Amino acid sequence: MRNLCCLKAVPYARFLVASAPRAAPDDDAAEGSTSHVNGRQGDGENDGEEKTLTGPQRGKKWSKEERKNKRGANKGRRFQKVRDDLELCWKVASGTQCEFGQECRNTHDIKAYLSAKPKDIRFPSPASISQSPPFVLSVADDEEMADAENPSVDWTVKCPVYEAMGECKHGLKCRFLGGHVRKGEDGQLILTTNEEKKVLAATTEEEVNFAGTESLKLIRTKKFPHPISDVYLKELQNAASEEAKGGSGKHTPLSEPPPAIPEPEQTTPDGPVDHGQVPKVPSSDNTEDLSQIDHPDVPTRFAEKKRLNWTGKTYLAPLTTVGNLPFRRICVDYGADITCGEMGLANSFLQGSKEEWSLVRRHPSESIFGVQVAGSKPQLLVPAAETIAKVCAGNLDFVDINCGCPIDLVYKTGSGSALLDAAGKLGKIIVGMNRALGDIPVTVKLRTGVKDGRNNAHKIMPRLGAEWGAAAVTLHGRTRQQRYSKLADWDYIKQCVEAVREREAEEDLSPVPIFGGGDCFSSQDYWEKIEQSGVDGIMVARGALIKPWIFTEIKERREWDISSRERLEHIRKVRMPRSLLGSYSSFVSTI
Ligand SMILES: Cc1cc2nc3c(=O)[nH]c(=O)nc-3n(C[C@H](O)[C@H](O)[C@H](O)COP(=O)(O)O)c2cc1C
Repeated sequence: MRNLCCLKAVPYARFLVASAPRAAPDDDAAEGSTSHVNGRQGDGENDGEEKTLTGPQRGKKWSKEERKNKRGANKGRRFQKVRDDLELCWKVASGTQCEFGQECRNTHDIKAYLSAKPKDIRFPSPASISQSPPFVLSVADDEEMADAENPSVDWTVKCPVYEAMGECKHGLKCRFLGGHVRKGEDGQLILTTNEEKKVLAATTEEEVNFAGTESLKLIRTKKFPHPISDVYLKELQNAASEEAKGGSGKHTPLSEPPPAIPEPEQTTPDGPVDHGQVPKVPSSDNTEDLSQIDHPDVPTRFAEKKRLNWTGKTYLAPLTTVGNLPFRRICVDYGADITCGEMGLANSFLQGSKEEWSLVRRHPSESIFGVQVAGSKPQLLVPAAETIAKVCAGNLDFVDINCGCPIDLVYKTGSGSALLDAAGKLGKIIVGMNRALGDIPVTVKLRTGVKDGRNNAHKIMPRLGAEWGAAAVTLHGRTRQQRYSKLADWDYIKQCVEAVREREAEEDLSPVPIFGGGDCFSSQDYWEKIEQSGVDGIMVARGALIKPWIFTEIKERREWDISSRERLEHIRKVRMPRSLLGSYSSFVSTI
């Protein structure tokens, strides 16, 4: 709102957007509607049913045909495919020979392509931006870039991909072409590479937890080994049939050592594997050393699990679509200690969905990082957890079970907040995931209940750690029905914390960290709510979306009236991750 009055009579008023009253943001829609979840098939259990969508489309029933057309990742985003007027052959664009020669359906005429190509996109350097109105580039700067022979090339631009990787795969098609091309003696344009940067890019480890193509192939063909889950599910099956026969039907409780895993009779793409050997999962991701790990398929005893020490830590809540890796990096830079990936569906992990597996990626700056999974039953969640543990070996601090997602598409399959009404099943899921994850702890995120006036979190929460071995609990203080319509109920959160602590005291158990959540928008909110409810910390969601620097405010117990210059400086500091560079440049090339 600063200095708005002085904008009235200035010539650049055409750049101002009319301030028509805006509708209040719909957080329910945000949590579900643009999510990649919407385009998917939930748990794959209700495929024959009509699906109801959330958000702006809430209430609309899609026909089977419409659903089929809408299938895929993140349908909320709209990208237009823009084609060049004259299509240049990709091989020629990257400076190599095209084997189709004259037969190629795209042009090989570089000169014609470049003269039809739109101008390079220019990001003005901070130095060329004026401090006073109208803040625009001087004409002289524009003239500097003019090149009569190659009017589309701006020799002053820098290509972000080239700057990071030492080469740009878009070659002559890049809209920052001036950043990686030079003129040869004959006036022809020659693509350049920077060998030093290429070597640096290849050797610098950035993000981790990449599911390689070979692993995805094994997962998709159901050949990825999850022996711990197989044994556990068999155990559950036996218990169920005993129960049907009138027996006790109990499976191994948490305190007893889990049964040994029989020697596997697994196959890999290369054929059967020797008895007693863990099938080797191909390299190219973190599963490379699977066979080197000391007895990786022997379930870890509960006492051997890593304990989570979250005291005094700040937590950025999982946020579908918006809590992506770049956003989490910004929050970490502002002081978020614990981060959690966007919710992924167990079923989609098991189907080897590329989109789902992208959700497990972690940046080294994320010091405590977890993956969140939603699913309806042990048969999906336990093997999904075992697969995640293997793919992310050594790079995961916890796996969180989503027991709070309110959207129909998830709830109707029995996942998300539906698990709040299925405590027995939830217990089996937690015990199984605990086994399947080795020493990685399991955490649970829940809402207060499904229906208003029928809160049941205070009954479930004391069982999570004591009976099933959950290592931490986060509680969003609203019911599924309530969504974001009323304020979170922090008095009830307090009641739940007391119920957990009471049971821990009775049974002489170590306390598990409990984080609350709901309506924390400032440092004052944070510390007051902790004081009021007795939680160990608060997971911040919308507060961080509004101002990611809330984590600095919380830690320094102050309000920060941050300037736009400080914000931009900060974002500039957080360099773009390698995984995004490709999509970034292809996005820009369509502008
Ligand atoms: C856009 C958006 C996406 C969300 N995605 C997830 C999610 O993937 N998993 C989850 O457990 N909760 C999700 N939530 C819920 C938040 O993590 C949090 O529990 C809730 O917003 C309450 O906190 P707040 O009042 O600080 O926003 C989402 C919320 C929003 C607004």
